[in-house]
Amino acid sequence: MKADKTIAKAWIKAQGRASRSSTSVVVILGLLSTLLGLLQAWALARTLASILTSHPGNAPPAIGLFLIVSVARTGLSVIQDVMASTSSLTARRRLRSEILARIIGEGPALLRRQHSSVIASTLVDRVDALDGYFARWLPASALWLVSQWIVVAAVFCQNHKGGIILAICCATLPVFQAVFGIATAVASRKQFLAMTRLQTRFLDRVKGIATIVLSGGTERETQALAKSADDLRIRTMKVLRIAFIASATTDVAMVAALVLIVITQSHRLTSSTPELTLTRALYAILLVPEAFASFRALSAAYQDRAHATAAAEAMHALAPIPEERGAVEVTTTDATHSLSITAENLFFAWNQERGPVIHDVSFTLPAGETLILEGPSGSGKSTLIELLLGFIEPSEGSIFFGSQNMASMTPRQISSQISWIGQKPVLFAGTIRENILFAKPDASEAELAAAISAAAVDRYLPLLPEGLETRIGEGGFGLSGGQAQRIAIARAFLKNSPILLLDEPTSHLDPATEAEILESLHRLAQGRTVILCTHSAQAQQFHGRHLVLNRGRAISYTEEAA
Ligand SMILES: Nc1ncnc2c1ncn2[C@@H]1O[C@H](COP(=O)(O)OP(=O)(O)OP(=O)(O)O)[C@@H](O)[C@H]1O
Repeated sequence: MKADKTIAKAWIKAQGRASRSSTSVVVILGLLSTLLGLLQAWALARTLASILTSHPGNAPPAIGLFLIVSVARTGLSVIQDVMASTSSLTARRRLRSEILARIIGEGPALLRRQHSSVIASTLVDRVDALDGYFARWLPASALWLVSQWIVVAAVFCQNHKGGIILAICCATLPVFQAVFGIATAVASRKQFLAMTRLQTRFLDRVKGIATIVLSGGTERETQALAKSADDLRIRTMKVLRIAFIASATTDVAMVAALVLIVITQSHRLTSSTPELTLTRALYAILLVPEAFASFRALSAAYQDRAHATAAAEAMHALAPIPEERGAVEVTTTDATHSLSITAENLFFAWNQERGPVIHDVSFTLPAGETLILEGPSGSGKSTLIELLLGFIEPSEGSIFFGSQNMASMTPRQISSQISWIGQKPVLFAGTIRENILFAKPDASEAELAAAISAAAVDRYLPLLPEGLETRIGEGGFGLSGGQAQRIAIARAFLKNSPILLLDEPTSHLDPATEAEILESLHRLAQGRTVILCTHSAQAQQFHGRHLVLNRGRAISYTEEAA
């Protein structure tokens, strides 16, 4: 757990380093703004002193300088904001694709460990929560110390007493921040947990709305949802309360500095004081807010840092942040060539206490041949398929694609060799064309047409309102199980990988549709190395070797077609 936190923190720091160049620009702009602030305060002090000492003739040049600097500072601040937002947007885009790649690398096994709403909220909310970290925290943390002490030094040069008071008040601030910072981190972690709980509950109940209504549980579920929402409200208020108190401590230090400087300078704040002396006293007073401005920005962004740490931990828990993997170069295989598959003494346990669900399983499947995986429900067929997909790793034993040990291949290299068709294909919200092209977005029209024809998608396309451009998936046109499975087959034709894994691809279909789908699958299997996991008698028309599993053990292995 502690190691996970360390990895998450190191990862967050690495994200900061990756954004260093864009953050540096924002920091330089911030420093320029502080220097302009010094000039602005001097021009204002000069204007006031010349009026108070009855030398109004000196005021116009100072007023002119003040106006010019104010306009320049406003412009600089706008550019700084735009640069900070752009830097945050770029960093979040980079992060989202990195996390997406890790989630995809984890594969369907992830959905068994994590609720889909947790995955969605990690990709959307958690990454969005990093906006403040990139846009505010990174520049503020680099800027505050330098900026604050430039102001203190400037005051000290003009007014020693004022400079010393300001230095003492500024030096006490980090102590307050440390105390409130820890409290903020804890509170915002709890707030995130409450938000995830609410999202998970809400998504679950929306999915099961029919069951809730029919079982008369509407009132109970409404109350439970309200309770989760209330929990989130309480935790959010707590975060805000701590942030409010933290910012109040900055105000207290600032007011203390202001009062002490005014008291020590009071004898100079009269019309009989020489103009330059009065300017220096006013300068020290006017720069007090400026000295605290950078710290205020840091304090406001402290919550963003706490959010970022909580988000990094959640992302690590979802899909572990990889520690540098000694990537082994794999000779890319020509997709048109088949690959043999060899499993050597595989063991795998989902849960150590329940023991292995794959127990010393070995087989050799020559290139271009078919292995039919059989066994009663729960015997380990799907688990073996997941091992072959690289979604989980064997605790003992090895898998070879050709002569290549899978353990030395990256997830991308493994997935490039395999097409997988499961029981229910996933259709994304989009057109049929987009759904098929998902397997190969850069496919030509001719390749797409060939895949559609080979998978017999064209048999039902004329029946759809807009043919290939019909929108399907959530909020779109519904497809039958057989029609959806044809889209999965078309994707596999398009991907054209040497290995084909089929996990009960016809289990939800009626006998007539099953026969049609099997015919398409037969075409797809030609020239590929196929592992078919099935209960169905019809699937026996696939000829090949048979491996029968029972409670994770291979109880029979026949080399010839049954
Ligand atoms: N994510 C998981 N966590 C814990 N145990 C699991 C998980 N997935 C599967 N199992 C267990 O592993 C064993 C093998 O399951 P698996 O799904 O591989 O069997 P199967 O032969 O494919 O079954 P079916 O034909 O019903 O799909 C079962 O005892 C199951 O309870």
